[in-house]
Amino acid sequence: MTDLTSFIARLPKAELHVHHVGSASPRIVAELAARHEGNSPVPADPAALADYFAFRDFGHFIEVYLSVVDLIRDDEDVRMLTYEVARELARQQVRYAELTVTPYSHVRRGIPAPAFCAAIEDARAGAAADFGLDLRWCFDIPGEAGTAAAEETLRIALREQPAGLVSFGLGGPEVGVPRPQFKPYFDKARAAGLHSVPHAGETTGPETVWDALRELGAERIGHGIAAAQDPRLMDHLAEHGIPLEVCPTSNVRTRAVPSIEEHPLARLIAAGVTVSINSDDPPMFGTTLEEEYAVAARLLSLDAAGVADLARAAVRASFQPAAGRSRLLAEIDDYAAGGAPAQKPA
Ligand SMILES: O=c1[nH]cnc2c1ncn2[C@@H]1O[C@H](CO)[C@@H](O)[C@H]1O
Repeated sequence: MTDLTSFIARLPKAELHVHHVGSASPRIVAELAARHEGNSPVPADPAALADYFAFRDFGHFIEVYLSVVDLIRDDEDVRMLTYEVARELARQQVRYAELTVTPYSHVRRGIPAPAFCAAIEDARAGAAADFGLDLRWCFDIPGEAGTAAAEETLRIALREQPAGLVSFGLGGPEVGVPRPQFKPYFDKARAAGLHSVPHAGETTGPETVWDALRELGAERIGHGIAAAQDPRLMDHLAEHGIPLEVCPTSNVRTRAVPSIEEHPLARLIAAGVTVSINSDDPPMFGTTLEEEYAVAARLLSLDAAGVADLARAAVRASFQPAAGRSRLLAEIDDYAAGGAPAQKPA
């Protein structure tokens, strides 16, 4: 293990862009597939699953993603998945995470919203008690399901109000899913105190990022890498301190970027854009948050101090309450100065 790999492994972190179902490990997917014997195309064998998670294009990725969503049939599946995702985050020394969950996709598959929210909140309590992980929720609209999904996602957010809910997002394909149609829902979510964090500029151009800013009041942008094509947009993001949640390997595996060497991360940083490094759907992309930090370190030619700055940037871009944020920044400072962190149980 290189020094930097070891440094990254023990570095306290925050994870801001990671999807609930997208974080189901091969072991969890196999357990879910076995639990519900049935005609799922999702292989239970981990080796076959690795082949199954090879995507022709973004549309194929969404198709595969939804086939894994189909495996989640009841609130016990939700509870187990969420708790195991928390365990894996804690193993990587993540102290704070905003996990993107998609209530609409589960409610329409027959899990009642109150049961879904109770299950994720149970797992959140377990994550805090067992792993020292402060787990929060982003409720995201699956964009391919349009304004009906937006309506239902907002209704669940406002009616159930799970304690960990901090933000409101928009995922799924961008092509053919214009952002402005979701303005009424984001307006209401923001009026209720939720932060706006839509995906934009992942598989379409800078104009989608502009729409997310102007129409959806985005405080952070999921991916947003298309901003690198528009210097005026990068200046705007830098000037207003609007962070991009960048997921380097995701962009390559979904074919949003041809190769990691062509990833625009360095251009975004050079333009002064604030960036957090994230894993998105780690098992589906054959990566981990630790690995994403290593990829960013390579692309940006960072040393340990530079990597620690990446971790600080994620904490500062987070919606973590001030006390926890100060503690985590102090823990990163202490670690970067040479004091190893207390290793959390995993
Ligand atoms: O990288 C991503 N971009 C967009 N959507 C994603 C990504 N990863 C996971 N999802 C999820 O795909 C589902 C589509 O119904 C949404 O729930 C979205 O959260």
